Amino acid sequence: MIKVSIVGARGRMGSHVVEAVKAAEDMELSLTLDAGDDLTQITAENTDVVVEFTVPSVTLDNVLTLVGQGVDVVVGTTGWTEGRLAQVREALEATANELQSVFIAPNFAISAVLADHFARLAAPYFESAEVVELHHPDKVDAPSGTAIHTAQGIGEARAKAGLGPVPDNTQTDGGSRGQVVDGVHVHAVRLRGLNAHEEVLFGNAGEQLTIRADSFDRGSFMPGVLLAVRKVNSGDFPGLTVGLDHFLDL
Ligand SMILES: NC(=O)c1ccc[n+]([C@@H]2O[C@H](COP(=O)([O-])OP(=O)(O)OC[C@H]3O[C@@H](n4cnc5c(N)ncnc54)[C@H](O)[C@@H]3O)[C@@H](O)[C@H]2O)c1
Ligand SMILES: O=C(O)C1=N[C@H](C(=O)O)CCC1
Repeated sequence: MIKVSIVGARGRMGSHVVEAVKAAEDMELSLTLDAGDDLTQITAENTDVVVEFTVPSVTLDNVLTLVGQGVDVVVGTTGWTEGRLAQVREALEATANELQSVFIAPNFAISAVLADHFARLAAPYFESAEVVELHHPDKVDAPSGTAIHTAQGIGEARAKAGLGPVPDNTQTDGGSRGQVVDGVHVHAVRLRGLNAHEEVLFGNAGEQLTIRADSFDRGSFMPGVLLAVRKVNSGDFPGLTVGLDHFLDL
């Protein structure tokens, strides 16, 4: 049995993870912690893998504490930058256990992971590319971690293909053109009734490709979370891994 503790257990995602772990035949729920709780209660004796779904402002500190506690960590919280990822890598390198791992996924839903993958494949073939993400209005960060990851993938694929900047003759902009991530404009919509959605728009003269992923329910993230717990617990992914695509045969 894989002993799983959850940090952020009272949140929208954390509470779903609690139920998913309880229902998984190969896992047992250990500690369920939230804001104000002492994370050093989590040890290698009571926990194999921690699942962390909190808020962007605290996730780095939580992960560093948990790495120090000697446990593997699966992180769904957003807010990761290259600088923050580097701190996690350093912390892992400093541990005695070479197999210890941290896994971070911008999105655990298979639809979103595939949309991201397909967007990278499509990117070299289109002059224009923009990302639109649409979420529930309780979300605290914009744009979504998924949209940033998708835009970074498109930017990388465009650069590899030798494409120049996307065409854009905007002369005045009060903010309507969105945030530019690696040369790709990213737009965020917040609307009651929505959960988590993303549209990637590609354009050439006379044609358009739209790739869209919709998570209508938080249950859609749970198979990916459980897969990640099993993969990090296997010891096959030491160090830091970012993105569920690493666990899929794409
Ligand atoms: N990777 C994915 O597939 C995926 C899917 C959905 C949401 N998310 C991300 O997960 C994060 C959480 O989303 P949510 O909708 O569950 O948010 P939420 O606000 O419902 O839950 C966050 C929880 O973290 C707790 N918390 C705050 N500070 C804490 C601390 N220092 N230690 C422990 N717990 C603390 C809060 O009390 C709350 O219970 C967000 O960053 C969101 O973007 C990722
Ligand atoms: O509901 C959220 O918050 C979500 N956050 C992640 C993101 O920012 O990409 C994943 C989708 C849901």
